[in-house]
Amino acid sequence: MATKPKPSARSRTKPTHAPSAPDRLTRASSAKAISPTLELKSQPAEKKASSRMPLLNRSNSPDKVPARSSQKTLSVPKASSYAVIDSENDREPIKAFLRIRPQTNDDAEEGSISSPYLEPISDTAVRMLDPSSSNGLHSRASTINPSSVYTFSHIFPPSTHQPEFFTKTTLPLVKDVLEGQSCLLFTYGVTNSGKTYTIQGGHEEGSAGILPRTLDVIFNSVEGLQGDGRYQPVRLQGVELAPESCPSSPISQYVKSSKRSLVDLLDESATADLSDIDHTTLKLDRNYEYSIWLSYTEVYNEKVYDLFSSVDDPSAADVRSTPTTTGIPRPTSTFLNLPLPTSQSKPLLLSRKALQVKPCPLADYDGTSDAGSQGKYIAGLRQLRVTSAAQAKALLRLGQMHRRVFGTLANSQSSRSHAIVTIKVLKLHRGERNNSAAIQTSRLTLVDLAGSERTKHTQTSGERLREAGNINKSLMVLGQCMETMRTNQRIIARSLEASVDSGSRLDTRDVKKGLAIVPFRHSKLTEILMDYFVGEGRVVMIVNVNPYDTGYDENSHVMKFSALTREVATTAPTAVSRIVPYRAKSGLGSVRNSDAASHRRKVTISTGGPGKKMSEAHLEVLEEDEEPGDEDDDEPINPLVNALFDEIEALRMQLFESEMRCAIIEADTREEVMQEMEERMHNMEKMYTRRLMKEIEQNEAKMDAKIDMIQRANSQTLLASSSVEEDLQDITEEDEIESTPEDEPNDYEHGSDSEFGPSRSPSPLASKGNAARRNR
Ligand SMILES: Nc1ncnc2c1ncn2[C@@H]1O[C@H](COP(=O)(O)OP(=O)(O)OP(=O)(O)O)[C@@H](O)[C@H]1O
Repeated sequence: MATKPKPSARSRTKPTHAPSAPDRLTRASSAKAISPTLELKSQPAEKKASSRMPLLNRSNSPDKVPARSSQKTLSVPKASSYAVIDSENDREPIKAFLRIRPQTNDDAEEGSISSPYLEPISDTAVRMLDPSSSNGLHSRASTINPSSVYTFSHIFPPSTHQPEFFTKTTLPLVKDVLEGQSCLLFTYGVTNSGKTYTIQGGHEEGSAGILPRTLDVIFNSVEGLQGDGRYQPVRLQGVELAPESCPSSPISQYVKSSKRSLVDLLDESATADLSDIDHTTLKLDRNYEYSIWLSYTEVYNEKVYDLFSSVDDPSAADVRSTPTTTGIPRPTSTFLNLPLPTSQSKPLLLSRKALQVKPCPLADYDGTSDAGSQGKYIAGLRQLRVTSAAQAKALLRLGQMHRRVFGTLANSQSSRSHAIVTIKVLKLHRGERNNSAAIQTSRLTLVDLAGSERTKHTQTSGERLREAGNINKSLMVLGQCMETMRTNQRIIARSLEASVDSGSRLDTRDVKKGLAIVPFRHSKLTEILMDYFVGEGRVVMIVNVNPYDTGYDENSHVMKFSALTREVATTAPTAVSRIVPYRAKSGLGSVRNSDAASHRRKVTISTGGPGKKMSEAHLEVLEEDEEPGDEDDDEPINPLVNALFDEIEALRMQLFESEMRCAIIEADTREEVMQEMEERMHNMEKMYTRRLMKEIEQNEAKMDAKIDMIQRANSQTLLASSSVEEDLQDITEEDEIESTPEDEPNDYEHGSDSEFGPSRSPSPLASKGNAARRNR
């Protein structure tokens, strides 16, 4: 096998006037030399310059892509009409798009909050309002601001459809990758926020995600321009001659065995609509031929696995010649062909081995790169050539099945691993078919990050806790890398400013000495993606948020992370050269185990659902760690940084435990206080009741005494009045004798008759009074 190292794809993004290697043309310049007429179409030099621009232009101009581009249609595309993308004016180093998830029926069942806590203010700004603050429940301990405004390159409301979303976020990257520039797109968000829906799509018609659409557009565009697969990609940037026996398609025919196999089981639950096709076509330089290669990786528990590793022998017949019943090629793999176990006691044993991440050899670069070791590749990762979108989609579906078989997608809607799909484009000028050095390699990597697990909300323990820790670790490291790159950029900016102010010459070596080390090495995810951040590719981050989710704090962290990301320029100089040489054997902060270990666990795959037949398969999964690294091949690692990372992780766990303890103590204290208060209230109630009773008794006694007094007074009065009456009686009798009652009318009697009636007896006093008046 003839192997010839080729210059790096970075060469295509180097300015063509770069004097560094006059004796060897960069690919871009060689292409220009051969075909001057292509100059306008392949201008990597200008592109590079623009890709370095800071966040000057956050254009939210209306989408210039014709409406036809991504509309759901099954009609045959017109080769003459192409999508037009205005990407040159819109080149933020890292674009961050926010996609707000609509509320689904499942949310209502799961008891999500009723009103969203995200309120778009404009196309680029959104206000986040803590739902608990509005009803006075905002926790004292929470560090989150109850209301914050975040800005994004663009905000997609819940009503956004998949075609529109693809056109605005991903289509420019597809164009770039076909023109020779590498791009990265990743989705970030908490569990259930819509990351997988965004990348892969849903089950409804027209809901295909950005990955299948990307494949459609690539194959629509390279139609009639595909190469013969003479060269194959190796490592990150390398190219070598493909072995003679390599067929045009590596996908084997699916041979149906009489026994029910894993693929049968998994196929039942696969509902992806492969007829959902995007017909967008990009205009390409027809002097070039293109070959498309696919790899599919999973990062799980800080181990890297190849999801295509067990794909059948590529020398088998071309799948296209054996259409399946559905008309869709159904590739399979050694694992998936295995017959299903008949009982739970005899699980099917499957094993896979983790792959090493290694620094790219300098030979893969063109020699002009100042840090050839910047990029890392996954040693042993299979890169398969695909010749049609249907073939690619079927292969990816196979990879998905492997994820389920190995338990990282088993029985749960939640993906607990980071899934990385890399589409590699090898572009070769037709006039240079035999010159491997003229091949341009570009990559488009789409990453479906695992949801940032919420250990607080889910009762996570054991294996799940380890997974959650690793997921959070890699996301934390990603955030740390961004933070460090931003800090470094500020240091550089300050140094530049100072040198301009003082008029002195800036010594870049001094500046570099002051830069912090970007901790890419501290998680597998960042190691794999690092070359996008230190290189010149475009990076797009999609932030997915479910505004009805109960985890306001987690979503708030996601928003903060995105704000941080947008400030990072991807061409930041790194402090890689400052890393102290260190071998991972000593154990302190060692990232790699010195001996390969293996982990066994049980996985149950169940399929079915409403109206479907339930099926279950019991598997035992053996995961072997990667081989101990070839030390000479390894990059030095700084033990201090590693130790600090371990410390951060330990502190994070401590913090979590402390928070849990605090919550328990708070609950206990509240309970105690409540009981004490209750007791006090009870005592007070008793005391007041006693007092009340006493007062009532006293009052009653007083009343009795008063009544007695009154009665006594009354009886005395009665006695007195009876004696008076008797006296009066005597007097009256005497008066009556003296007076003549016929000629002197009695006033009292008159009054009585008129006012009080005749029943009352005449008062003796009144008579006495009359007598007195008469006397006067
Ligand atoms: N834009 C959308 N429109 C309609 N449904 C959506 C949308 N986004 C997400 N969903 C639905 O919400 C649910 C959760 O989405 P998804 O599985 O993509 O979340 P995720 O962030 O990938 O979760 P995890 O990290 O756990 O894998 C799914 O049922 C999906 O169909």
